[in-house]
Amino acid sequence: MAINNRILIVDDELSVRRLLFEVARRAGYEAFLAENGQEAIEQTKEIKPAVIIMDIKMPVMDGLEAFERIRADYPDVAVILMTAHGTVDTAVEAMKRGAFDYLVKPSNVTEVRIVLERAFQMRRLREEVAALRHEVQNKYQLGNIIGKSAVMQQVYKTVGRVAPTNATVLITGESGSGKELIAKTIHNNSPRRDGPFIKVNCGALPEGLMESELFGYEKGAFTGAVGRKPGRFELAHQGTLFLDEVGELTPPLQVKLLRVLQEREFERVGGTETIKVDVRIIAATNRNLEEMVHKGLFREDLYYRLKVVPIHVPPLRERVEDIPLFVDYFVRRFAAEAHREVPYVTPEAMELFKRYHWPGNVRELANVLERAVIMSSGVIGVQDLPGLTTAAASPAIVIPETGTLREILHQVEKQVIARALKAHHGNRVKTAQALDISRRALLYKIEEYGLGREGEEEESAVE
Ligand SMILES: Nc1ncnc2c1ncn2[C@@H]1O[C@H](COP(=O)(O)OP(=O)(O)OP(=O)(O)O)[C@@H](O)[C@H]1O
Repeated sequence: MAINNRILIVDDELSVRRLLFEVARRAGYEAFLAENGQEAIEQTKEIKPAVIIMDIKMPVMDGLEAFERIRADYPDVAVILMTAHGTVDTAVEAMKRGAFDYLVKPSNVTEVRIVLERAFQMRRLREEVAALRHEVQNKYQLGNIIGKSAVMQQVYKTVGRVAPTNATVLITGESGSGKELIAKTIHNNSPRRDGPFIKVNCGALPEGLMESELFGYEKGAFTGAVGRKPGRFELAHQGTLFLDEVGELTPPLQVKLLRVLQEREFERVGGTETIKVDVRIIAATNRNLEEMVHKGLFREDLYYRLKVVPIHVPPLRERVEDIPLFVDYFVRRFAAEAHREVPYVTPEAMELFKRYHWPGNVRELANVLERAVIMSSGVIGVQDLPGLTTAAASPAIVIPETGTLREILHQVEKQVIARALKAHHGNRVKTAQALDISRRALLYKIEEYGLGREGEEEESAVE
């Protein structure tokens, strides 16, 4: 939104009005005139000037009173007050109450021009800041979700589209990447927002207990079932049920969940009564469900029922451009919580935050910053982040979240070898020694894992 270039000149002396009108007009502003405070108020209502330049001493209503009244209705207008020598104190008082500046009469033309220019500049800046803030709120933040990266923008879009519907959503992403936060945001922006948001961690309990946790039980359903207990599905009636770690559900529970998704009804454990519920399902997992389907570990039909709208949250290391935003947000938040000044984060520390691989994602970043804010004395520098410096220096080994034991071990082995090769600048003899394996075994593994390029150049020179 651009600022208009209208200026209102208020003075009871014709010669001053004329002079200011001329200065303003030559500087390219659209100038309007008023002869006293009363007229100034009326004109302001009508033309909504960006800047007002007004004498203090005027008949009918003086400049100070007019300024107070105008400021109450139009707090953004920049008001410059003019005063004769004797009344400078009054002008200073007015500035304390929010006037933009004052001029002591008589002022020369250059002085007036500079003050006007500054007033307009200030208005433009203010407007820009307001526009930016608006943009940040709309683009970089949705509810409590932060992130300006392209992938997060896409997440906001999907959340915005899916929130008003009843569609089942499947959120995938590594641990700590924000899946639950997204689920809550969908709920809070949905027509069910006044209903309950119930979370179940599907991996937290053994199968039998999980079943009664989800569907509830009747009195006497099993030893210890002394009364009827509603399950999470019932508790989430007219709200949202968030099934976290849905990949951990055992096959019999997968069948039961499928039925609820299809028919929106179920029976409590040990019961015969069919219970109907109105529940919106949001599921989340850090496992690769598609792969689990291929391996026969997760039902394909359930997978498709869950993934009506898929949302993938990438790991933090893949959206490095969001990191400064997170750092700023968390540093402020934790400083406020600890009643401390917001510490300064050095550019080197910020670089380190961007380079580190964040296996625990946003949750880990938040924890690191909380600790740093508490320990810091005004500045967060690299020396305050010892855990990150060592990890960033030698890339950490990432343990895959999914796969068989064999596959996981292979992945880890590959990274260990690649790292050792790098540390020894590709020298395979030294690498084999460091890892305490034979050179032949190392060559075999380099071949197997396709790590050949890691040491090719140096190879001929060394051997
Ligand atoms: N984009 C984000 N903006 C603000 N805070 C975030 C964002 N992403 C994650 N967080 C914060 O990081 C923490 C971890 O997020 P959350 O619990 O949603 O992750 P998750 O993927 O559900 O983790 P898990 O798989 O371990 O359950 C929370 O405190 C959350 O508020």
